[in-house]
Formats: sequence, structure tokens, C-alpha cells
Amino acid sequence: MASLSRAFDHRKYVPAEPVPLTHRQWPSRTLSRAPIWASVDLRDGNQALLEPMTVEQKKRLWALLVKVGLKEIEVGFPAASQHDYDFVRWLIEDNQIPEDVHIQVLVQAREHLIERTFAALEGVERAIVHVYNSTSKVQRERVFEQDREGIITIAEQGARWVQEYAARYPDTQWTFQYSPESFTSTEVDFSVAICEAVMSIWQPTPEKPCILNLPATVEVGPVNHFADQIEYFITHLSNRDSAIISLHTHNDRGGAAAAAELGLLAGADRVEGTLLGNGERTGNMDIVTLAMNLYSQGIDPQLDLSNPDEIIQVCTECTGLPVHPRHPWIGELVYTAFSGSHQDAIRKCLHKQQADEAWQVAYLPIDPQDLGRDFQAVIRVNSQSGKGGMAFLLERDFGISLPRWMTLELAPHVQQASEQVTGELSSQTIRDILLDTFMCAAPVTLKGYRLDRDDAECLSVTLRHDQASMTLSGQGNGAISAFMDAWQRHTGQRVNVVDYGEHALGEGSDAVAIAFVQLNVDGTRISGMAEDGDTVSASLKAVLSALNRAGAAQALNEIATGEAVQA
Ligand SMILES: CC(=O)SCCNC(=O)CCNC(=O)[C@H](O)C(C)(C)COP(=O)(O)OP(=O)(O)OC[C@H]1O[C@@H](n2cnc3c(N)ncnc32)[C@H](O)[C@@H]1OP(=O)(O)O
Ligand SMILES: CC(C)C(=O)C(=O)O
Repeated sequence: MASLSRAFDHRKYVPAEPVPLTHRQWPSRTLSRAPIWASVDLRDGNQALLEPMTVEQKKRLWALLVKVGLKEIEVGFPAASQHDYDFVRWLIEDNQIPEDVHIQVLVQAREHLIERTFAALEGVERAIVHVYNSTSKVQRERVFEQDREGIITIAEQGARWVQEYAARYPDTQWTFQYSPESFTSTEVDFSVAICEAVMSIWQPTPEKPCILNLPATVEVGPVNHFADQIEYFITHLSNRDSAIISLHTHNDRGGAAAAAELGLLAGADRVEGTLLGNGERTGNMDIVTLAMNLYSQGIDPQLDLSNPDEIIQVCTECTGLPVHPRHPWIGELVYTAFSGSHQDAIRKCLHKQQADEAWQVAYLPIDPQDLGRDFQAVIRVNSQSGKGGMAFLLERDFGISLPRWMTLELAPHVQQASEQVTGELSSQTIRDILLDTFMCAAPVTLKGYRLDRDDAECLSVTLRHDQASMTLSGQGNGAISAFMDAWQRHTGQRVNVVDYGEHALGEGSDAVAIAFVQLNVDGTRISGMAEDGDTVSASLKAVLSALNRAGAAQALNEIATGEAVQA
């Protein structure tokens, strides 16, 4: 091989060896049920922490795991540390293990460690004893300095010791688990051979199966390669019915959850992982992510994840590790849309979503309320947002339903404001911009009106400007057109109503009306809005807002006093 440069040089690495699988089945399968879940938070998660958990922290995390509904929980490596040993004793002596939960403990294939492990488990009703040894070529050659037979001998010895020590505690229901550690870097035929060697010692049956746990100790290849490895293993293993095939993926390439999903398609039954993915290096497979992936496909994950905030709180307090705001499914920002087109689509879909139909909201793969998240955070406005977001916020927080043309008018004002701040705009700020821009109750103000409904509506409207009042009169087929008529007569300006919208804010007799109007004043379009307890008054004030914005005061000053009546 040519000498490798010390710099960033891809020739240092070799691709994963293709798996000799010609008719792979997993690509054409779909998942339809949840796997058997097993938590390794208290073991693999714990061993990866700068400061391993105290017994108190372990108790707290244990309670959460049970609450979430995990039925198989690896609680530690009791032969390795007194903390783990004491924790296992507390679980047993304090009667902490619910009847439907199996605790699991990890141990190397070394007799003195296995002996101490069983001592830690004395008195437990049921437990899974998990023994492992490393099987990859690099570990065989460079760590253990053993050939394949030597590595199989370690596994067989470990299996035998587990069996022998278990026999000393006949009152416990034991389940045996074996992991060919570093499975992903092990030749697939060797993985099968070593697991068959272990099975030939344990003699599992379909009624009393053992667990064969196939770890991506380090995720070294693409997720489809992992699926091939699992399918190869399952289809070549003798007595497959007597083994529960378990997966244990890590996230080195960012594919832990995907690899587990594909491994399940390839026929695995069980998945080990941690809540929120703490674990060695880039972490273990995140159970929350995988469970929510299933949930969003209409599959019952058989775990209660309805309170992710509690999961986040307990996990972060026990591990000392923060949760990324974009963590899949539960991060603070994952149901938030800043960009305009997303906001627009979300708002429209939420309007159309019926309670009794399947979820169909663009950009929201699940209903955030399922995870206790409300829509408060769904749409937030910054400089990347469009009109949809601000309209959504006004409606959600103030009940203001802007007509489309008004939304278009408001958008550039909000955009301008958002570009002047570094963060997001609150809904209150957006409302302030709306009111400051379009609600112009001065300099000309509405003092009162009289509407006579006859064939046509006759309106007398009293305005105030510069300490002076004037009453203008006009006719039309409604209050607004009558006001237009009156204004036109008195100022000589050409005014038409281009668009109009009005709705009640709130419910009941004390509801306030909000009115929006767009006028064409001497060829220029201009909008206004107003609120009032009286609907007609709201409409007239909205017209006046538009006229004020168009320079009503100047128009009034320019006309001859004519019919205007000085107060
Ligand atoms: C991928 C995983 O997460 S595997 C789990 C890893 N987790 C841990 O290791 C955390 C807890 N472990 C520990 O605290 C320690 O390893 C202990 C206390 C269990 C044992 O410590 P030590 O006795 O110092 O042994 P250490 O783990 O360093 O291994 C040393 C020896 O055990 C052998 N060994 C390591 N793993 C295994 C195994 N699974 N089965 C059999 N032998 C093994 C090594 O080859 C080495 O042998 P050598 O002394 O003849 O060279
Ligand atoms: C002990 C094994 C299952 C392990 O933790 C790993 O391989 O990552």
C-alpha cells in the first residue's frame, strides 16, 4: 500500500465487507409491531458518563424506566463496582422490581466476575444474566491475541460458568443472554458459529429461549449493511426458534435508530437502547426516537412517552447531559416552524384537520399534543417567516383573523421589524405593528353617527378634527357606502371600497367587533382597521383609519367649509 499521508486521507479506511446474502428479504418488509424493549441506561449509559451515577440517581432513573413501561432493564455491571452491586441489592432487598419486569446484569466471560454477579443477584425472582466477549478480527488479533477457536473457548467457558452458577440459585428464573461484542466488525459466519457454540451449552428451547444480542458496539458501516448482517445471522442460525434475537446499536455514524429499524425488518425481536440516547461515544440507540418512529407509523410502541418533559428532566439530571433542542421528536424546537412557507402550510392544514381523521398536517409528522406539547410553540416569527406565521399568531393569541389582503398588507411591516431584531418577534409585537400601522384614530376622529334605514341608508357622521366638529351626510346601500358618499361629497376625493372584512373578537353580548377595510382613494389603495363594541362604529372607524392614513386631515383642510358645520 502506498504510504498514507498524515493529513485527512480516506485511503486509511476500508469499506465494510459485503455480506454474502443474495436474496435479502428485509428491504421488502414493513414493521407492524413494537420490539421487546430493553433499557441499558443504567449500564451502558452509566459507564459512558464522566461521573457515573450515584445510587440515588440510579434509583431515580430506574423509577422513570419502570414508569415509561420498560420490562427488561439492564441495571449495571455489579461485579465491576460497589455502586452497581449495592444498587442491585437495593432493588432486590427493597422489593423494587415489579412482577412484570426483568432486571438484567452484564458480566465478562470470567469466572470470578460471574461468581460475584450471581452473589449480587441472590434472592431475585427473575433476572437476565448477560455475558459477553469480543469477537471481531481486530480484537481477536490485537487485544486477545487468540484465533477463532480461542475466542470460542472464552465464550463457551463464560456460558458454562453462567450455567453453573445459575444452578446454585434454583429459586430464581434465569434467562441467559450472550453478546458477541463488536458483532458489526466480526465476520458473519464467525458470529453464527460462536453463538451456536454458546447455545449448545445452554440448550435453550422455544419455550425457554436464550437471548442473542448482536451489538453494533461501534457503528462501522452503513445501516443497510447492518441489516444484511442481521438477516444473514438469523437465516443461518440453527435453532433460531430457541433464541430471541436482540439488537444493540450505537450511533457512531448517526444511524443507531435506523440500523435498529432495519435490523428489526431483518427479523430481530428485541432492541436495547437508552432513553434519549446516552451511551458510549456518540451514544446508544435512543429508545424514545425509535418508539416515536413506530408511533408515527401507526404502531403502538408499548411505551408511555406522553410526558417527554419528565423524561428529559430525569435523564438530564441523572446523566448531566443536555438535550439538543433539535433532538428527534422531543427537542424544544422540533415542532416550531420559523420559515414562511412551512408556517403557511401548517396553519392551513391545522384549520382543515378534523378530530376524527388521520393526522394530515404538513411539516408536523405527529400531533405535538400527543407529547404534551401545545401549539404555542409551533409557529414562531423571525426574518425567515412569511405572512402565514404572523397570521397564525394573531389568530391564536388574540383571535384576530386577518382577511388575506390585510395579511398581505401587514407582511412587509412585520418583515421589516423582524430584520431589525436579532431574534424572533412575539405575537404581542406583531399585534402592536398591526395596530400602529392600520389603526389610525387620529387626527380625524369619529365623534358619532346616525343611520336612518329607509330605501337607501342615510348616514350623518360627526367627525372631529383640530378642536372642530363637522357633520357629513351621505347615502348608500350600507353604512360604509353611505360614509364613502358623504366623504366624496364633502372633500371631492374619489373613494371606493376595495375590500372589507369584519368579525367579532370573543363571544357573547360584550364581544367587540374588529373591522378591516381597504379603500381606493384617488387611485391609491390604502387600508385601515378599527375595533369597537358597536359593529357600525367599528366599520366607520376602520374607514376613517384608512382615510387618516391617506391624509384625511389635509383633505378636510383643503375643502371649502361648504356643508361642514363648525361646532
Ligand atoms: C462494549 C461494552 O460496553 S462491554 C462493557 C464494558 N464495560 C466495562 O468494562 C465497565 C466495567 N468494567 C470494569 O470495571 C472492569 O473491566 C472490570 C472490573 C470488570 C474488570 O477489570 P480488570 O480485571 O482490570 O480487567 P479488564 O476489563 O481490564 O480486562 C482485562 C482482562 O480481561 C480480559 N477480558 C476483557 N473482556 C473480557 C470478556 N468479555 N470476557 C473474558 N475476558 C475478558 C482481557 O482480555 C484481559 O485479559 P488479560 O489480563 O489476560 O490481558
Ligand atoms: C456488552 C455489549 C452488548 C455492549 O455494550 C456493546 O457491544 O456495545
